[in-house]
This record gives sequence, structure tokens and C-alpha cells, in this order.
Amino acid sequence: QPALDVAAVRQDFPILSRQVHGKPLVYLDNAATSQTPRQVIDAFDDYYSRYNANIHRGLHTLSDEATAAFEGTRETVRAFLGAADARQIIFTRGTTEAINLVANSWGRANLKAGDEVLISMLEHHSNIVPWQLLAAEIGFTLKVIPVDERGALDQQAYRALLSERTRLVAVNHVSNALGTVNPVAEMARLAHEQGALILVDGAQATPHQRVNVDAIDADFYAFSGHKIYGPTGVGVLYGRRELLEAMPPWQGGGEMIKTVSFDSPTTFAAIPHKFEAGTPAIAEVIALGKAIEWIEGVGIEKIGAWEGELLAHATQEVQAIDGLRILGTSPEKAAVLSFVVDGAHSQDIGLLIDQLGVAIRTGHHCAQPLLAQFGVDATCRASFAAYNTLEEVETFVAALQRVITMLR
Ligand SMILES: Cc1ncc(COP(=O)(O)O)c(CNc2co[nH]c2=O)c1O
Repeated sequence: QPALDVAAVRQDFPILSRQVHGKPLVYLDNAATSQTPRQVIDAFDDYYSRYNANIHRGLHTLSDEATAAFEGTRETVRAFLGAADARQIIFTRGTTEAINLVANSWGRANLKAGDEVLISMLEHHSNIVPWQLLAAEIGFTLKVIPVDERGALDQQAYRALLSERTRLVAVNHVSNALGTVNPVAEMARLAHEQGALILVDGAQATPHQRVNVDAIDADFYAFSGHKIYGPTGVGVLYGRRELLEAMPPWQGGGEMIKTVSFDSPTTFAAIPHKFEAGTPAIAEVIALGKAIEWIEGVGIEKIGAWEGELLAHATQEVQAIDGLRILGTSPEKAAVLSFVVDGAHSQDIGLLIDQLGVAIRTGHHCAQPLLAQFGVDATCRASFAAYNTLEEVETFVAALQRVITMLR
């Protein structure tokens, strides 16, 4: 497996030649949003310059071209996820909307008082709050899989929490706050043994590793375009076909209907369009397809391997800093390094390190319950992508040491 040609990768990202406060940008906030290659940027220019038109049902050339490009992305996503049928791919605004779609369509139609939904302590708020809102309305019970001191899910506790009352397990594939990679295929097997479904939040997995929804045997799988070198405002919900076909629509409007009448019941479009009401983010969906093509061109396995080297190097370097505690020490980790430093508040580190050109994320990372369990309300988080370099890791560590000295 030849290593990633990082110099060639960086050529694709105009933003990486930016300066920040007179220093070269070192962008290490990729778990929040990744940067965008020229191929994706150009897709917007090309669409709006050459074939901007509303999709489906239009009987003119521009509409046909826009529809072909839009639906072509559905096939690209199908192949990217290893799904059987492109109709199982629903375009959403992102992971948050994908999870809300499952909660408000499948959840509202299938959950009742006395049922149980299992989420985990590792979850992002977008895989906690939709279930809390629905539980308050319907009266099912929300249970939480604990994490151990390394930030790994307690699989023994998971087995104990599963019961015949469990209707859905909703967990992330990779934690955005700690980087923990969860054994979702095994968790799916155990959930199915109990007759429960599993939704996997893949927002932090799809940027770093090959995801195969068939191998996982996921009932639902969600991810966001802006975390895989694509645009904001577009994401994907993958669903098991028979589930999507049985689920009621969750938003009403154009595109999602077959016939609308005041004299007889309105009928709905087949999947996937049943779940895609209104004019979609056409350019974003087309650009998402280009982002996936870019990833496939570089090789997701090469990207993951390179990020693993960056993470290992950064972890080794920061461990030498006295008073620094890494949160998330599971052996199975993706490219996220979360830490706190005695005597230096995370937000202060984030602000000062920005002055040195380094962009990291500080705060609760939409994982407040998790951070509370570790006794903190914020961490510093450096997260890596295909275009980061070992030199950037060195710059980050030197800047971190300088900032900590200033703050202490
Ligand atoms: C695991 C996980 N799930 C869901 C979401 C929501 O994705 P969205 O709908 O595209 O916003 C995020 C975004 N995580 C982060 C967004 O900013 N910093 C983060 O760590 C995430 O990391």
C-alpha cells in the first residue's frame, strides 16, 4: 500500500496556502469540518455557470442535465457505502437531519410507552436530543451505554442493557470528542438478536475509513458532506429498504408526492423521493458526489493510514508535555486528539494558538454528558485529515508548548 502523496493532495486545497495572523495556516479542526478540494469548488462554478435548473419533471435540457448529475451522486454514495440499491440513499442537510428523520418518521410510527431506545455516553447531541424530545412526547425510555476510563463503550454493559424491550440502538461509529472507534458490526449483531434495529451515526467514520453498511448490517447509517471534503448543507441517510418503504413521510411538499387531491387521500412518491420534499440543495449534492470521487481517487485506506501516523506522532509528542491529559485512549481510535492541560483553560489555549496560525477546536464538542463524565466542561481537540503533514504536527506541538508556558 504506497503511502499517501500528501504534497499532491495539498495541491488540491487552495485554502491551505492561506496565512492566519501572518503565519501559515495549520488547520487541525477537521472533525468540525474538513477543507474543500478544487474539484468540489469547481463543481459549484460548473453547475451555476452551465446547467443550473430545478430537477425532476423538467422537460428541458438544463433540467435533464441537473437531474442526471443529482441522481448520479445517489449512485456514487451507494457505491461509497456499499449499499445494495441507490433508492436506499436519502439526501438530507447533514447527519443531524438524517437522525431527526429517523426519529420523526420511524420513531414516531414505531415507538410506544414501555419501549426502550439505547444510545451511548459517547453520542453527539444530534444523536441524543432528537431521542429525548421524542421520549418526552411518546413516553419510551432512553437508556445510555456507559463508557470506560479510556472512552470506549462498555460492551458488557451494552449486552446487559439490551432486552426484549429494546426497539432501537443509536450509536456513533466514531466519537467526535474522543476519536473512539466503536465495534458497530458486533453491536448490530447483538441488537438484531434482541429484535432491535440499529442506527449508526457515521459522521466521524466516513472521513477516515471504508464504511460498508452491508458488512455492518446497519438498519440506518448517517453522515455529513462537510466532513468528507464536501460542502455543508448536504448529508445522507442510508436505510434498509423495507424500513424506508414502510416509514411515513416526515416532511410534506413537492417531489415527495404521487397525487395530491382534496377529494381523496394524497399519495406519496416511492423511496427515496418520499423523504426529499421540496427543491433540494442541488449544487451541494452534485458537489458531494465530486468529494466522494476525490476520496476514492486518493484512496480512503491510504487516507486512514496516513491520519493514523499523524495521530500517533501527535499523541507521542503531546504526552511529553507535563500536566497534559489526553481524553480518549482507546486502542481503536480515529484521527482525533482531545486533551486538557493543568493550569491552562482550553478556550485560552485555542484563542492563543490561533494567533500562531494553528486552528484547533476547544469546547464541549456537542458532547456535554461525555465531558462531564470526565470531569471537564471543555477540551482542546486537534483532528487530522488527508492534507495534514508531520511538519504541521511539529508546528502544532511547538505552538502548544509556547502557549501553555504563556498561560501558566
Ligand atoms: C459524531 C457526530 N454526529 C453528528 C454530528 C452533526 O453533524 P452535522 O449535522 O453535519 O452538524 C457531528 C458533527 N460534529 C461536529 C461539528 O462541529 N464540531 C464537531 O465535532 C458529529 O461529529
